Amino acid sequence: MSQPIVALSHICKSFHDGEGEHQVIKDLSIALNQGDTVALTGASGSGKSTLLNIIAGFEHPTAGSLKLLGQETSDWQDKQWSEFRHQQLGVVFQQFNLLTPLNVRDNIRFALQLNKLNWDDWCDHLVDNLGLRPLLTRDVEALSGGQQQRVAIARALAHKPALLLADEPTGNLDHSASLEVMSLLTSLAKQQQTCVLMVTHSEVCANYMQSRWHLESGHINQDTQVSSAQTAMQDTVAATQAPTHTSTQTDSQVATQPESSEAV
Ligand SMILES: Nc1ncnc2c1ncn2[C@@H]1O[C@H](COP(=O)(O)OP(=O)(O)OP(=O)(O)O)[C@@H](O)[C@H]1O
Repeated sequence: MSQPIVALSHICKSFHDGEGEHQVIKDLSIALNQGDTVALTGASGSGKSTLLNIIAGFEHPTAGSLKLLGQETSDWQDKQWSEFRHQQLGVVFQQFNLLTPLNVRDNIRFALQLNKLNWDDWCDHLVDNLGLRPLLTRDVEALSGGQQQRVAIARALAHKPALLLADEPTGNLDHSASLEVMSLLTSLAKQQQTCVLMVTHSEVCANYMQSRWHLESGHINQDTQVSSAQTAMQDTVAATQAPTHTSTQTDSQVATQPESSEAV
């Protein structure tokens, strides 16, 4: 079996505030492997964003070991963190965080240029599946929230990262747009076996992931039950064919949405 994409071992994280030391993450040992999709849930303030920030290197643990793709990160300098983020990491934020005033195409190109990559068949596949073809020359600030989030997904996946971190990616979207974004995100990540760790407050969105990490009092409770939505998604993905580097496939393959009446 290949090495984990993320391996946390006895990770602790404390912050100092006016009242003293506040331990947010307590002795956390957990791993993410290629193709894993995990919903990270927990009450407000339980440390979900802190955990994502530790994995992305924006925060450093107070104790413990973080390995990314088998490499111990404790002695990484800015250069190694930058290389990891550019080459192996995609991030989707609640606020989209697109580059203005660039257009859709240039936002997607941005992630490629950081890695000296050219636009390839996978980028065409992303654009077509995400319904972005007619929007490529539009300024991103002129798009709707759902459209902007689809651009953010394309940008996050364009360089085929090993790991996608998503922090409440549907938090600014209405119910219908949320379901569409979740369906597309999980389908496209699956096609490249991208590992996904997604913070969400939504039960519906959490059910798109294979498993759940619930953060409470600094510890994680794991629920690895595969949801019915995810099973439906796997069936959908199995029926699609992602392009290889040599493929010229550009047809639209928008994944179907699982039925749900629950608010997102
Ligand atoms: N840089 C920081 N300095 C001090 N305290 C911090 C810092 N970052 C986070 N915290 C504290 O750590 C705790 C966890 O914060 P975090 O943002 O990770 O929670 P969260 O689960 O993502 O919350 P939410 O769901 O509301 O976004 C909070 O009590 C927060 O105030």
